[in-house]
Amino acid sequence: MELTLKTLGWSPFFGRQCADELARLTPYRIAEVHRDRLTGLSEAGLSEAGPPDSGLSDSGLSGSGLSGSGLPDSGTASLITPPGITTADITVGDWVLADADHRIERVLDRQTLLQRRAPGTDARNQLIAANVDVLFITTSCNDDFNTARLERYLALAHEAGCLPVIVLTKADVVEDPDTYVHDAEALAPMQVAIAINAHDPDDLAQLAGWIGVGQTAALVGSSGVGKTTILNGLTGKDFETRTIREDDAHGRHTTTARALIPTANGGWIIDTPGMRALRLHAAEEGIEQLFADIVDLAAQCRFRDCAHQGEPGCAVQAAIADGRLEADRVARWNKLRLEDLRNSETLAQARARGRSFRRMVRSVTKEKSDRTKR
Ligand SMILES: Nc1nc2c(ncn2[C@@H]2O[C@H](COP(=O)(O)OP(=O)(O)OP(=O)(O)O)[C@@H](O)[C@H]2O)c(=O)[nH]1
Ligand SMILES: [Zn+2]
Repeated sequence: MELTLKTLGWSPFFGRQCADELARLTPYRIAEVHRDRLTGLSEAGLSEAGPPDSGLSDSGLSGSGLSGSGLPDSGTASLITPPGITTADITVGDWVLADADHRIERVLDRQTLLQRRAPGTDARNQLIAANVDVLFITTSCNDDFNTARLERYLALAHEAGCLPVIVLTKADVVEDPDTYVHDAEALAPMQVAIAINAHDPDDLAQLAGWIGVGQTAALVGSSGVGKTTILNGLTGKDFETRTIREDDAHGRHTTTARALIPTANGGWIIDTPGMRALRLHAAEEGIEQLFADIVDLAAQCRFRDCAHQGEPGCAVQAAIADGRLEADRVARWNKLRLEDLRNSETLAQARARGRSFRRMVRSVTKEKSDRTKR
């Protein structure tokens, strides 16, 4: 594929952020993030970025470590992340600006951002992927189909700013895939769901239609629903599917590197281990968007702190009573909100702890300096 800003996914949204700098700096789309180096794609070809002392600059990187990743590898050069920017600040799909010495100067604002709360009390979020246009929320037309799980992923997509498309795999093994499509599309107004056999090229073409030239998609969903099968079908690559992984005896050659992968139609798919492990994190806004109708009703309850559990003047319960609202859906909304609240509280608590610690340090330091003054 010819790499141009357009085929890489550049848009006026990014252009506006750096109109004056483009004479001096080159935009790169981040294709792979490793602990100590980054791989970026530019109009010129492929470049790697790493900290100054990573020893990359003298290693003659042309194509090294990238064979098999499916990325075009002409025009390779070493890039440098300056002090103050680490590989934790940059994620796959990001746009960065780098100077003629391949030193990254800044990360451009993201159009969309998928992230997750880092484990532990460190309140910093872990970036999963940036500038993903379409999120394929993948489930299968059988046991994996679960309304609450789908709603979680929908909230996640809303929070990130991606367009969610529900993909129902294994349509070939159920009697009536249309009932799944119907149920999935009922989850939100304007929601699109597509039932496919992930092995069928015609079905895959329906998905490809959502990833035009320069557009980026990502796949989320439980293990075994068919994400790798779809990825292989759309990119023409040969990543190991679950079945093949579990049956290593085949000794088949497979591609292991993955990140920002070009599709056969000029789009991109992001697939990283972080993406596969993605779960719901604090997503207050996403949940509000997904359940906007309930949120509107709740605003009409008599009490501002109404728990919608039998209080007088509860507009939510009233809507359930006269059939405008499904009780189960309200229950799922409550569960999701509670979960989200718990996550957010941890974050708030972590911040409060940080604040009180700094206060303590300040007061101790002050006490000391007061003492020395005396
Ligand atoms: N019949 C049928 N089988 C499918 C379909 N999609 C996937 N499979 C099979 O389901 C199994 C699991 O598919 P994978 O693509 O490895 O699933 P995955 O989501 O990538 O799984 P993880 O890598 O564990 O996240 C494989 O044996 C696939 O061939 C489908 O639409 N129809
Ligand atoms: Zn209420």
